[in-house]
Amino acid sequence: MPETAIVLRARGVRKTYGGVTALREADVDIRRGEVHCLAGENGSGKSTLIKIVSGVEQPDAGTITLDGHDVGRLTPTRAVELGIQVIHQDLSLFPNLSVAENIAMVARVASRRRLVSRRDAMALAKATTERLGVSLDLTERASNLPVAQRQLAAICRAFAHDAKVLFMDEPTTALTWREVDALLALVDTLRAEGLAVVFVSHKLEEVFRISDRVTVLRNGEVVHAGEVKDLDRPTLVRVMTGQDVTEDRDVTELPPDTRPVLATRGLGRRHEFADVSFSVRAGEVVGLTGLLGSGRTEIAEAIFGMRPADTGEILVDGEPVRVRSVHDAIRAGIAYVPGDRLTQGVFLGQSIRRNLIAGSIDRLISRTGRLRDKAVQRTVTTAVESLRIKTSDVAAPVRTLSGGNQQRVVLGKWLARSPRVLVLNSPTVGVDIGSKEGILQVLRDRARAGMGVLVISDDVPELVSVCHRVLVVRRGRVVDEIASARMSVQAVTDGLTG
Ligand SMILES: Nc1ncnc2c1ncn2[C@@H]1O[C@H](COP(=O)(O)OP(=O)(O)OP(=O)(O)O)[C@@H](O)[C@H]1O
Repeated sequence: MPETAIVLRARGVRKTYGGVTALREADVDIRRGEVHCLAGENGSGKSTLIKIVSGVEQPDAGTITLDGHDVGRLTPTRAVELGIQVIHQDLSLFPNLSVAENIAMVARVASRRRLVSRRDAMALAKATTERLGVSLDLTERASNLPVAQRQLAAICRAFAHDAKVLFMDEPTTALTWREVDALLALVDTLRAEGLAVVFVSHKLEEVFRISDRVTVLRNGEVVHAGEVKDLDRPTLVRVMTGQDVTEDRDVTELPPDTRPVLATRGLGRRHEFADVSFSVRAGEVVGLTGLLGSGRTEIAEAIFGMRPADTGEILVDGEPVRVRSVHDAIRAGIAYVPGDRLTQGVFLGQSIRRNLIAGSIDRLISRTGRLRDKAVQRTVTTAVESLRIKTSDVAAPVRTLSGGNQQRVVLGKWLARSPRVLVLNSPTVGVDIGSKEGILQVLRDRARAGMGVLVISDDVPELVSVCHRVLVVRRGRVVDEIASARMSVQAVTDGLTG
């Protein structure tokens, strides 16, 4: 491969945060016209690498070259000027401007022209979207677009500004299947246009479907770099985790007379879902699946009292319970691990310890109103060990953890309460494959100890691996139930997409 094919090169990049080495002497080569996956476990250094090459963080050592030239000290603005762009999850579009103005915006900053007329902005946006084969309403305000379209607009903006390398950190997390297809088609076009697209994903299907090459990080070190076609799934998993991870179904059948811990009867909420009746028995893991927008999350939120149902009833241990608020649900023994953990599940500025005990403070307080230190210690140690939260200091703020580790803190917070019923929304989104199996094992163990577990997810292999039964939600109704005997990846996929 000629040297000129390499557009971005990092050599010997090191970064430490306090005592934690996030990257050690990392070497990465990104080639023109390739889709490159950055893979690795949670906390392995992927986001840190992206922050460094996009000028958000300064490395402690190492060099970065773009088209063979040392970029020197990067700032975010300088990186954009050079053609290194990151499509952030918050997407950073200007909400009050139209899509066309947003697409033209960076180009305007870069060319240092003070003003661009609406007409010019529209012309540039139109040319860009047409060239990339993207259909967007260019006159719509950015804030009115669904997240998937905002993402497409942000990519068009990067392209309009002559990006050479485009980074995306887990870009498909909040997208429906169809939207994922649209995004991947666009990535294909960008590759054909000669851009380098670098993305982080924990979904192996995506890695194999779209990437040409992969760089794998483990504990801040590059442990593998090469062509994706030379790898099969088990090999990639082994390179990422350093061990063999099975993704097989592991479910213990329950005695037929096991009683339900949770049941819903005719649960409904206007315009969202209707006539939802199902049960979860003690020791059972039940999956609730459906596409984004099917009503799956609304049902979970109603059970947890966040947005209470307006018809039907909820029973815990056979007794009807009134769930009008989160407080009611918690009192009834229901816990909920939300999908949107960063806004609903965790206090980023607070310590790991505080977050882990936040859901069970009432149980950790002595009669005199003081925290029982030993009980706190026990709760925190159990959570950190059983969930393998990667930290050297539980007094550090959750903000300092990698994304996947932050998610485990939320799970730990609710497990500490030992609820009767645990409802989890997309529990392993953003979690690496080794730890994902770890989390599923925690769910199995808790179920075997008698807890009822309801998992809302569209991760088919995960559902098959852990669930006794899977319920399929479509347009706000439970339309199918896949029982244990019928459970397979194909059956759940058919249910989900059918
Ligand atoms: N601001 C910070 N302060 C302290 N430690 C940090 C900070 N940012 C990252 N780290 C640490 O650096 C390491 C690498 O984190 P990074 O976010 O790069 O991982 P990642 O591979 O992107 O993980 P994930 O898949 O979970 O998103 C982790 O151990 C993390 O705790």
